[in-house]
Amino acid sequence: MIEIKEELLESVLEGAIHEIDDNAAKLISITRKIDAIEPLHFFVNAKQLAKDRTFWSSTADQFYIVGIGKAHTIRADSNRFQKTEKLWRNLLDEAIIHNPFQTPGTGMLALGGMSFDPGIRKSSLWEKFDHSLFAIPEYMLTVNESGYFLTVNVQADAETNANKLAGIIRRNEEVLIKPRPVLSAGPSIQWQEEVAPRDWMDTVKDATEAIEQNEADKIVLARELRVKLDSTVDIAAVLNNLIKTQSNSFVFAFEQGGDCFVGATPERLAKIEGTNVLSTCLAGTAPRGKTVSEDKRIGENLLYDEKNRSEHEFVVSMIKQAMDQYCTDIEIPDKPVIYPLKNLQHLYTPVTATLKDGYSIFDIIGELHPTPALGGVPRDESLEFIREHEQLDRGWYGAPIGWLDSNGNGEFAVAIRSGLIQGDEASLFAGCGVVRDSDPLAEYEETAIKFTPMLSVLGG
Ligand SMILES: C=C(O[C@@H]1C=C(C(=O)O)C=C[C@H]1O)C(=O)O
Ligand SMILES: [Mg+2]
Repeated sequence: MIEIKEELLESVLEGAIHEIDDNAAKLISITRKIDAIEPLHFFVNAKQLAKDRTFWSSTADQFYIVGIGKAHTIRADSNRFQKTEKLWRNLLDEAIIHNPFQTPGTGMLALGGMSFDPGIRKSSLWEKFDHSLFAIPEYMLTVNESGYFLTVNVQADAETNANKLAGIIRRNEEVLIKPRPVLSAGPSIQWQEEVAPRDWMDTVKDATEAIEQNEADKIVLARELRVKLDSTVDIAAVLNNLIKTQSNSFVFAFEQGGDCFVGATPERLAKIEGTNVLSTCLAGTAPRGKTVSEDKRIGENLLYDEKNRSEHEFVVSMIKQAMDQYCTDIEIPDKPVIYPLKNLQHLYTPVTATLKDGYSIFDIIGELHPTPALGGVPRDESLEFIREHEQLDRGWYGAPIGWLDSNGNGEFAVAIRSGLIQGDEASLFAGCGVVRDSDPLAEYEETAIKFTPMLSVLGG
């Protein structure tokens, strides 16, 4: 990795191109500070460049990344965590990176995600989403507490004309950073249909029986809701509504050849900043109350409810164990607290730790996914049950999505409260942890509330 310090786009590009001493094209990454711009305006403007867009935000931290186009993609099927990491490291070794700022999330980044289960054949629904797909965007906006950063990533070789390339970049950047105060209101729903709800409840019953027979301790089962909208969904409007309504969440969108996977998940899988590691145990669910006192009562009951506590405890003990290999100073409180969201509340236990030398975020997420919040306990048996009985292709639902930078910082969330949008249609997904005393109807109702964050921003 070669770092260069000149200021002007032209001269930085020229310097970078000058570094290229063989015939191969290289990825040049240049980051500059820019004036404040609404991340969603940047996202909307990118439509004019007709490229796939990626949106990531941590609403609790006021942190945003918007990626436009793909300067490079990293794909992997089998062995995807190791393979992706290796390809990313090779790319970093070759790239010429100019980033004077070094704050997490700036400079050359990979943004992307994975499917829940690479062991199953993709259905046509998810055909555009690889089992693992990360992109280094052509243009990227980062917003964090130290400001607004614009990164351009571009392929060049020794023959590239720096001034000409700088001209093209500047023209595109002008399009992207124009303020655009009008965002559309969003779609409305023409019809919606739950996919086989009775069969799904039967499967929950089957899962409880499998648990009764000691075939597993916990199995997470998901279902699908099909939605038809009155028009092609404006992803920016959906994101705008998610940001406004879903605090304490990661609001995300991954466009892929016209389809878009979008959602607002409260579940962090892992965050790494320097050697600080954060993870989250999130499992156990109740609705919000209509009044403050009802809400408090429901929360108290959730905290002491045996069934929900057991769902939660499976996640805590697995994460504790999984982190041990890669981290020291693992700290996990011995009791969960309530994590309130707009439509429901969860049991929540935060995890902090220190990353051991020589390990990366890929090691952590590779070990954690799927946690018993989305898979089950034991992992292999529960995944086998899901493969055999669940009537849907989860695709990227329930899987790691996020970003990482060239300094080893990054953050991944578990893609729940989400849906795949295809023109004027959408598939929404929701699941729940089935344990020994799960009641199929109660689990059905729990998943119904989990659809509401996405349903409401689609106009439902
Ligand atoms: C599987 C989902 O959520 C997970 C299941 C939960 C539960 O069963 O209590 C709670 C939070 C998540 O870990 C989902 O939202 O689709
Ligand atoms: Mg549950």
